[in-house]
Amino acid sequence: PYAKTKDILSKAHNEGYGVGAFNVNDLEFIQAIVKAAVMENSPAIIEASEGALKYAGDGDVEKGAFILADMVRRYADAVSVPISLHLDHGHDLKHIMAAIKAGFTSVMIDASDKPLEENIRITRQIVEVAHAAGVAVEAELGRLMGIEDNVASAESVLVDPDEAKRFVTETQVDFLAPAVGTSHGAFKFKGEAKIDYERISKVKELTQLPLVLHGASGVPAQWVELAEKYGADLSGAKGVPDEVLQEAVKRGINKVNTDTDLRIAFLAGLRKHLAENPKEFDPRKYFGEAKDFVTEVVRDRMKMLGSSGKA
Ligand SMILES: O=C(COP(=O)(O)O)N(O)CCCCO
Ligand code: NA
Ligand SMILES: [Zn+2]
Repeated sequence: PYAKTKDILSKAHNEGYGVGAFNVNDLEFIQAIVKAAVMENSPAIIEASEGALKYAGDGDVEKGAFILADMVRRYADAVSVPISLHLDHGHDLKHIMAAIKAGFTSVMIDASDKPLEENIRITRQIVEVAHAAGVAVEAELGRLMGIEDNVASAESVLVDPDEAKRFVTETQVDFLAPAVGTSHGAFKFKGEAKIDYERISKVKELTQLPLVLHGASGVPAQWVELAEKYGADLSGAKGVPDEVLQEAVKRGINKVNTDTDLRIAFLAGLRKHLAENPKEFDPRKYFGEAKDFVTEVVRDRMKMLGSSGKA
């Protein structure tokens, strides 16, 4: 059934496992994620960024929010596993309000590029409105490397655990995304893939909240190789290894944001189908194989994070 992100994450927090938060822009990805959750008997968080709302609504964010929320709710209510819908990287109050009106059960306010005082002020404002509507709030502290949507932060600023304690006390957010060394996209690390485990443990201890890991895609070699076999150029792609994610979950990460892995799997499936079926022009066939690959990569992630069987 359509569920509250807060209920999904409270259970994961109490029982110590990770739940994938999978990004969508369209119908195929929603179908693939729901199918994977059913096959794994796993909860799932579906998330849409402001860009996804614009894409689904053909430029109209509120229309996109309602289209995506209606699709997710209908697919979720047709199955027995809990599925929620979350606004990822909300920056603009208007967009956050659109998500709340459309029935998203959680929203992220990302003011991590602002000084602490301002991040607190903005986040507190969103929490007030969201909580009044029964919607949970995620915020980010510290800064990921690379581009976060259109906010380019050259270097990563790791979260300060003491600041995190103050932040959650003063804002009353429901989930916190501490920056601990990851970054968005397919090219996460120049050298060794490492994140600051100690920092995760300290933030968990001080905040006692479900924690969120952004930039958590693994960029699995098998999918990169398959996409490259059929013409993609993903040289240098590197993600967070499974064992690193599993240690992060052990230390208190419960929501694991995954976008890039689904994009690469879809790309591999699409390229493979088109290369092998030159006569095919039915989109349900070539998008069909692409979305089956997304189902597979989501199932792998649910198994790896420990949410399989936890619905
Ligand atoms: O933290 C993440 C997931 O990041 P990724 O899947 O690139 O590791 N997201 O918030 C998804 C949207 C960011 C652009 O990909
Ligand atoms: Na998010
Ligand atoms: Zn993110």
